[in-house]
Amino acid sequence: MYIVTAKEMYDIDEYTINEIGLEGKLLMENAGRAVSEKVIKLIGETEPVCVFIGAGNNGGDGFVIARVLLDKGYFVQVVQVVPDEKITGDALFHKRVFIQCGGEVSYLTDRAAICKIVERVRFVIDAIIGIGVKGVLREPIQEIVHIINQSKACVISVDIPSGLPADEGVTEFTSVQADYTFVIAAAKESAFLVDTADYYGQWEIVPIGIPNLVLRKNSTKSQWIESNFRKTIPSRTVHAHKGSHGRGLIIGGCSEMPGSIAMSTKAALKTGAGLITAGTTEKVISMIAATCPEAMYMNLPEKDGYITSGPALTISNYHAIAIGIGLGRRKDTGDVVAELLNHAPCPLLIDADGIYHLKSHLSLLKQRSMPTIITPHPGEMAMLLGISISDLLSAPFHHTRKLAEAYGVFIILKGKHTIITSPKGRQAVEASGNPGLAKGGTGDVLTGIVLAMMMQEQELFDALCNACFIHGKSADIQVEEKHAYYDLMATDVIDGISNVYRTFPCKRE
Ligand SMILES: NC(=O)C1=CN([C@@H]2O[C@H](COP(=O)(O)OP(=O)(O)OC[C@H]3O[C@@H](n4cnc5c(N)ncnc54)[C@H](OP(=O)(O)O)[C@@H]3O)[C@@H](O)[C@H]2O)[C@@H](O)CC1
Ligand SMILES: Nc1ncnc2c1ncn2[C@@H]1O[C@H](COP(=O)(O)OP(=O)(O)O)[C@@H](O)[C@H]1O
Ligand SMILES: [K+]
Repeated sequence: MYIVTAKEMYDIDEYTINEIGLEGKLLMENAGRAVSEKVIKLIGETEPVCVFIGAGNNGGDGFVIARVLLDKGYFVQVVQVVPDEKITGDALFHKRVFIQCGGEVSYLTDRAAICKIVERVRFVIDAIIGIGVKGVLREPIQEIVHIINQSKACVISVDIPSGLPADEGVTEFTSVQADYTFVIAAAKESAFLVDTADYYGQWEIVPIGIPNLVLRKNSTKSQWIESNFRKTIPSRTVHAHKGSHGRGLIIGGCSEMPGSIAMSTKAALKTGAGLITAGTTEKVISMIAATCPEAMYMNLPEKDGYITSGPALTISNYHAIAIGIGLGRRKDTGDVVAELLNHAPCPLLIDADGIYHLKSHLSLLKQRSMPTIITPHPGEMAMLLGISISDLLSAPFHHTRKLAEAYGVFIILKGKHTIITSPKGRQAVEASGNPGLAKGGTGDVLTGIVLAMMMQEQELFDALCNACFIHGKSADIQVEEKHAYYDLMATDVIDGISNVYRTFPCKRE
């Protein structure tokens, strides 16, 4: 489940053709066949279909699809939206094969004629432009795309909705609004961005015979899915004891936000941490101790209800530490964050107000010898970078990688498509979860889950991805089984963690 830019996809094609030896015509045949199979499943037996075809290789895929459907007995109308001389190379080869098989091609750009065709079919296949789009669509293609978008037909795009950029960072475009997209070989970045993802409709990747090793070699990003979780989640041995699964410290909470640290603590224990200590103010301890009797508590010095630094804070005895949840934004509270950045002798997770304080201490990240992990939502990430949220969200892969590499930090950028980035620039998208999570407290729960995962025996990057998987899947299963988006609470996400482990058991369980 690789994620690529247009350039990476072209490199993959080129390598497959020139080094592996699979010809472009063959890849096009495979692509068209793979998409046709999906289309046939979707549209049923005898529905008439209109295939819109443009000049490049995306149009070439369209000719293959038209031939396969014609061969299966479908009534297929092919509308070529560019003049004949624009069809060249492999696309021309497949156009000729289509015609040899009895297919007919109409070159049409006239609005009335196209409207008439689109009104008569229930399914439109969009093979006008793929990843080769440059800039905003030119006429007459722009107008044709408007007609397709206004029609009642179900629109199935090939590889990518025509007009939509494959890469992040492009903000001006006109695009087909697809109902379904069958993405060729690897997901494109735009499938995961707030402003472009919805144009795909429902989408899935279709393999076209490109060897896995070529995809792996040319891509630094992938999706983190169920099979990754199952492969990497460590089992607990029969001889396990509480010390085998991590001693964690969570520092946070203040008079106004006592619940946050309670939720992180509970989530960490529920996820499988061996021992968790909640470091917070005396008042907060008295408020939350009864709600989480399994935890231990560290009474930290305070000023006006907020944690301040002092000798009570002992940090030498932990496998991982989290700070920031419900911490507040006072300057002297920020000193505690700086102290941990300087002295925490173990992996350090910084969330929420901890990220706010981190902004003044970014340079400390570079001198840490143990890993640091931050879990910002887009507002916190944009604040750290000093850019607007919309700029961040138009190119989240780029911005998170830049920060991760510059400061040697792991980043979990939260959202519907959570992006996990390592300091070496490896990136994964974890896409579970639902709008029920759009509620205060769910981030605190994630922090607890991440801390617990960090202390289990797995690669740190995998641990972070698995934590996001547990969090999102817990919400998904809760919504499937007994909750709705509206009533899901952060505490329900904690309760749902056991469903995730029971639904996706690790190998030995
Ligand atoms: N072996 C392979 O490579 C394989 C590739 N595969 C398939 O190829 C696709 C990529 O093909 P590609 O590179 O030919 O580009 P493609 O997306 O068809 O678009 C180029 C055309 O769009 C036009 N155009 C661009 N911008 C425009 C605008 N703003 N407004 C209007 N027109 C615009 C541009 O016109 P021009 O600017 O040249 O006049 C040109 O004609 C890929 O998505 C996948 O489906 C599969 O078959 C598997 C094997
Ligand atoms: N619409 C959504 N779909 C999937 N996940 C979501 C959605 N909205 C929020 N989330 C998840 O919920 C969590 C919210 O975290 P955050 O914004 O820090 O909340 P808080 O600080 O209020 O606890 C993140 O893990 C985010 O990925
Ligand atoms: K397309």
